[in-house]
Amino acid sequence: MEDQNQCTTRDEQLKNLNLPKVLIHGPPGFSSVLQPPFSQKFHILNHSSLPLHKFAATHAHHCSSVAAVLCDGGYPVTADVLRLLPSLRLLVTASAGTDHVDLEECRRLGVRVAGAGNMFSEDVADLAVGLLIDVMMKISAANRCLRERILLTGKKVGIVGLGKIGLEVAHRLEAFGCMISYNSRSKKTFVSYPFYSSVVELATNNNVLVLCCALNDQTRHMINREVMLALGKGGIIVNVARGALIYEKELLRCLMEREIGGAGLDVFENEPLVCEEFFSLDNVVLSPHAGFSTLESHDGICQLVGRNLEAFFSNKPLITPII
Ligand SMILES: O=CC(=O)O
Repeated sequence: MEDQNQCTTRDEQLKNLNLPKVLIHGPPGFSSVLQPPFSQKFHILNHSSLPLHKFAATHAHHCSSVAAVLCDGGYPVTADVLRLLPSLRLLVTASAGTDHVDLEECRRLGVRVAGAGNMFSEDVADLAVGLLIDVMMKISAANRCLRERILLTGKKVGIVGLGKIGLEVAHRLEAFGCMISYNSRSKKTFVSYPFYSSVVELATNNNVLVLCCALNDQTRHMINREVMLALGKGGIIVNVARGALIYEKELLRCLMEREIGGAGLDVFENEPLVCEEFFSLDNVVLSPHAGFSTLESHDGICQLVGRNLEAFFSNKPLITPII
């Protein structure tokens, strides 16, 4: 386990010992998300690229006093991980999605959780629209001249998950003259877009599906063959949420057999691996889970994770609480 704040003097070491211990749980380089002045207020521990349980075996003294974890999406915080950290009181994830966190177990243990809130919503919505235009206009497929005149105007777009990102996508596509409808857990009273309680019906009545919802037991593989066939041969699927919302094998089959028109994918079922069969298809546009990787989002999340940690350890309300 690396001690991130390299203390040179005994005074610094003593000061560090009194600071709340924050364990970084993310990819190499992720610890830079916690920047001064926030990083100076915590005793930051980094378990590097080795699995947490291996470090816990040799660094039990550190693990036993970790008060907060700062994690990244895709770095699971399971019941097993939580068991390694008996003093944990706060988990801050630098992601909007929380499917990598066992929220039930956090609730049971009384561990508070904060996330990225709406930090990435606009960027992710921009990417969704960008992918859609790219798939439709075949820009990445490098068609020198457009073989057909495909315009967004008049297209019917079904949004799956009308949270902040879904709404941002809807607003952008309305400006292109698209007709919006949606599916989500419940009908929203604050919009007049038609609501479909079934995704198959949403697909039947639209040319495009844009996936913006959370991944959970109810939504895993919700976009299956039935939904794809209902969307039909000209239909396009854009996914900026989580790869496992789509039954990826079926998506590949439908794309290969031209059962749907195309897909714009920022996320994949087995990230960071991307199924190589996608690479040879000209009706798909791929991007590497990049919806939130603008400079503005990066600066924003650096501030936000620090502010959440600071708020918690000053007994103030979390800025972007999840639980
Ligand atoms: O995918 C990115 C996020 O959940 O923030």
